Amino acid sequence: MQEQLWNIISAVKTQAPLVHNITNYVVMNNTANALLAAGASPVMAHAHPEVKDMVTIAGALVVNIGTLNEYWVESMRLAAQQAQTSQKPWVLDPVGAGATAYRNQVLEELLQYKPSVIRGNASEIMALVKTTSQTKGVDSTHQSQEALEAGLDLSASTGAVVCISGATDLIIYQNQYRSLSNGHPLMAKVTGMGCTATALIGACCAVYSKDFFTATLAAMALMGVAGEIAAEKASGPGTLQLHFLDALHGLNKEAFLSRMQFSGTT
Ligand SMILES: Nc1ncnc2c1ncn2[C@@H]1O[C@H](COP(=O)(O)OP(=O)(O)O)[C@@H](O)[C@H]1O
Ligand SMILES: Cc1ncsc1CCOP(=O)(O)O
Ligand SMILES: [Mg+2]
Repeated sequence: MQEQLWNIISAVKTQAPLVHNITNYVVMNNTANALLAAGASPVMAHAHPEVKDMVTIAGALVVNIGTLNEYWVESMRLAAQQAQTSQKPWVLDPVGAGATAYRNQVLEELLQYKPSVIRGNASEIMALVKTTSQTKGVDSTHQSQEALEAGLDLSASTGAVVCISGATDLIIYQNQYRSLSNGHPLMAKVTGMGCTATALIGACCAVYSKDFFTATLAAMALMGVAGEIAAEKASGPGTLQLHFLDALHGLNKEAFLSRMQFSGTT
């Protein structure tokens, strides 16, 4: 299994898939740099006249609702619809789900286009399932284990792979799940780390579209191992961000296989 995950990470480097992102203003630059460092080719595009064409030529679509407005929501609808029609992998990041009624309403609509993968933190995944649940904003107030039941429900109701990130990452598909315990607490002190995880899931799904569960595991293992290596060199969030890009870029098979820690399936 670990070898298979490394093969997916390597395929991102050799194939350099085009990953189309409709993401938020906060993280566009981090996300594009992380995709490049991992070997993928990012493009950010949200203009209505071009989104469908961009989805058509991309290997995967990533939709992130971090900084919404009506124009962007329509971009997301057009892109998600095109991804569904053309059976292109697409990944949804429900940033801030449960914080406002508007976010919940937009998410309900986007879920109709059947994302391949949904990646959020524990509070967001819980809010997606129980829409009356109020969240604080974009950061989680729950541990990923607390959202496991919601994640299982969400995967069953949407047919998507669900990833709940946090100190432990849970990757769920229907009634099976695996946990990854790599990473470092400093990662939560850099904005856009979750968004980066979602974008890397897009890159892995683009090169491994036959199995989104395994592709998501690969992306989250890459995040965790790179985050851990970066944290060993960093003196705080600022340098973590720099070292994280370098770790994504320089990661080799030996370091990946020796550090990766995953467990569990039911
Ligand atoms: N306490 C932690 N220990 C280890 N890794 C963490 C921790 N918190 C977050 N991460 C990692 O940081 C990345 C972003 O996750 P998270 O902070 O849950 O997303 P978000 O930014 O969307 O809230 C994931 O790869 C996750 O594994
Ligand atoms: C702070 C903030 N506000 C709207 S989007 C955003 C970025 C959230 O990024 P992440 O969920 O990856 O930390
Ligand atoms: Mg997030």
